[in-house]
Amino acid sequence: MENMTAKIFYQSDCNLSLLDGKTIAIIGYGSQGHAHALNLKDSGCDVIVGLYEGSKSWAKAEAQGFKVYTAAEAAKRADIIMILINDEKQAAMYKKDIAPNLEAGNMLMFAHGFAIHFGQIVPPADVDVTMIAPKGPGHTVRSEYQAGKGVPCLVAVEQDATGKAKDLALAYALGIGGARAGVLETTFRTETETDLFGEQAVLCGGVCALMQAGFETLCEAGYDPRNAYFECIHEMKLIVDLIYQSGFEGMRYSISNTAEYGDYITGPKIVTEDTKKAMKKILSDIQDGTFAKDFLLDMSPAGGQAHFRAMRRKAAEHPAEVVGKEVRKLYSWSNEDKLINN
Ligand SMILES: NC(=O)C1=CN([C@@H]2O[C@H](COP(=O)(O)OP(=O)(O)OC[C@H]3O[C@@H](n4cnc5c(N)ncnc54)[C@H](O)[C@@H]3O)[C@@H](O)[C@H]2O)C=CC1
Ligand SMILES: CC(=O)[C@](C)(O)C(=O)O
Ligand SMILES: [Mg+2]
Ligand SMILES: [Mg+2]
Repeated sequence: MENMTAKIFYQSDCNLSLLDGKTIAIIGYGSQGHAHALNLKDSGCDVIVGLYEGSKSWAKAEAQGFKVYTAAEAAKRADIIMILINDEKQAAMYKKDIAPNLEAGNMLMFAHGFAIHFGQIVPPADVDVTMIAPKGPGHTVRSEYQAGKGVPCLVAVEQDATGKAKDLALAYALGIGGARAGVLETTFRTETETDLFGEQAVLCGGVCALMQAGFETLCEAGYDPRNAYFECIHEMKLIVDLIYQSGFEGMRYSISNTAEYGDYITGPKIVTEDTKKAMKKILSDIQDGTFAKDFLLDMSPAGGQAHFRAMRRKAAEHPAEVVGKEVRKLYSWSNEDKLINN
């Protein structure tokens, strides 16, 4: 087992006042960007936002109370620069906007290790380079903070030029609410590999494919697609919420004995030794850089996102999406299905 002695930090381990007098530039105002910026502001920090001219987020960030500058100008004004733009765009933006404006003793931060670990960005030796990586979607980083809770984070220090990098990063984690849940110490390499593995094999790729296959199986057998949607997609959250609260045992406490019996005998027939073998291959493609190379090529100007866009289009056309839209519209609380516009 990897370093099980790694430390986990909580609120009392973090000192928010280390951020006093420091300007934090949040570059990008998407899922993570808006959440970090708003949470830090609500925690009393001095936050500015960096975007590109013409960005749709510019007016929104201003309306939410921030001074907005170009990424270059924001970097110049800041002591701490958190890069929250898309991983595949970070290298070019860093080179053009950040590198020329970095000063010795600044801290460059990330919420995911991709650009540093895969050598897309190589910062100068005289700046701190740290990561606070929330283990959850940005919109949830915001909503949990507002609820007085937080999303657990990973903390990593790639470069400690000032001797204070880790403490500053932990102060940042407290500011966004992460320390309310726990901030686990790790490295850029481990965060990158485990995050990519989790989202591909389990959280996004694995779970969505499982739900869609279940939905298809019921529809193909002639059952009402709305029933298939309720059963295999809607109810997933309700079951996972119980796991989130009290583990698999807690979830099994709430389900019937019938369901629990079926769970034990059927789970291993669906997720088999072959599935584990596929997971190991996915992990090794992440570790040896194969995934990163393929992703960066498709997302590059030469690749034109051809594969990415085609996959996105096809996924949006899945019958489960069509039925889901209809069904969600009719929920009495349907105004909550607006995340996509936020
Ligand atoms: N989405 C999530 O919940 C999570 C994301 N992360 C990491 O956070 C980082 C940001 O990802 P998301 O929040 O998903 O991105 P996003 O796609 O939601 O938002 C990107 C933002 O960057 C801006 N942007 C793009 N190019 C820019 C440029 N050249 N200059 C200035 N601004 C630019 C966009 O206008 C947008 O506001 C990535 O490193 C990602 O891996 C980490 C944990 C979870
Ligand atoms: C939300 C999150 O943690 C992910 C899945 O790793 C991501 O969006 O990159
Ligand atoms: Mg993640
Ligand atoms: Mg991720």
